[in-house]
Amino acid sequence: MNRTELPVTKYHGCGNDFVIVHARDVQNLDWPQLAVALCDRHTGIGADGFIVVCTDPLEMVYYNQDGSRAPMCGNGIRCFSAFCLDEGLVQDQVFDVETMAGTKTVARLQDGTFRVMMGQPDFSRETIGTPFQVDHYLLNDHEITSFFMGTIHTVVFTDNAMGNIEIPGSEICHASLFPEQTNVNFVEVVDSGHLRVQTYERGCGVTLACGTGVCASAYQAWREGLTGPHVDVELRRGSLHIDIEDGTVFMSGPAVRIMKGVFYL
Ligand SMILES: N[C@@H](CCC[C@H](N)C(=O)O)C(=O)O
Repeated sequence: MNRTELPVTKYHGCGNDFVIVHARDVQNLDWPQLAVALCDRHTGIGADGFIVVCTDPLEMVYYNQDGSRAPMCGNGIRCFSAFCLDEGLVQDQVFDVETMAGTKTVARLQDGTFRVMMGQPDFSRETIGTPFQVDHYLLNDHEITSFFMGTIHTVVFTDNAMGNIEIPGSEICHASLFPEQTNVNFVEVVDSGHLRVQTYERGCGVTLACGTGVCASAYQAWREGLTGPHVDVELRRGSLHIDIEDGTVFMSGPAVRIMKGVFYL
């Protein structure tokens, strides 16, 4: 049997892993279906998400492991940017990337890490699809605040962010309050410049890191006066740095290429 060879590359950002392909190589394929096949950890390559790289204009199209589309991915956009530089799609060290959550400006720093302008949060209930603004709302014994930070996020402060978050994360993610579901971030304040975060992701479950989730967590901690505008955020595999400047969130962190090869369709 002749099977088609699809060129694929895999990257990770703090353990949040992605399969990345050129749009030209998947033009006639069903992208959500492909996401499910490639991200399967037993019968595929295995990843939290699938990224299609479109050019002219440069655009990141993002799918979760379950094939659902998401407007943005923080770790994904750093990996997307590394891919574009590695593949020679961009030459500049600063460039714009289109996403469903708007244009993001990315800069490759001297040490090879990436700094991304992630934009400003949006607290309106219309944007996250809830019947009312979710600000310090009590749900299943958790005090939650939800808003849009590139995608839909809920922040829950806790004494132990690194505990088992599978059940509470899943319950909040799938609560009827959120018709489009929500990513759920469990956030521990270590000191005014240091957080610990673990995230239950919509369309994927618990991941080792979530970039937009880290941005949401740092913003909410700063909004509540628990931290300053510059924080290091410790994750299960690595850390990200967040700066809040005039209400705009900037995320800095690594992107690592893991493999390049072909996937048999
Ligand atoms: N891992 C991501 C977020 C991916 C999208 C999310 N699961 C959603 O459906 O909104 C990140 O690093 O931001």
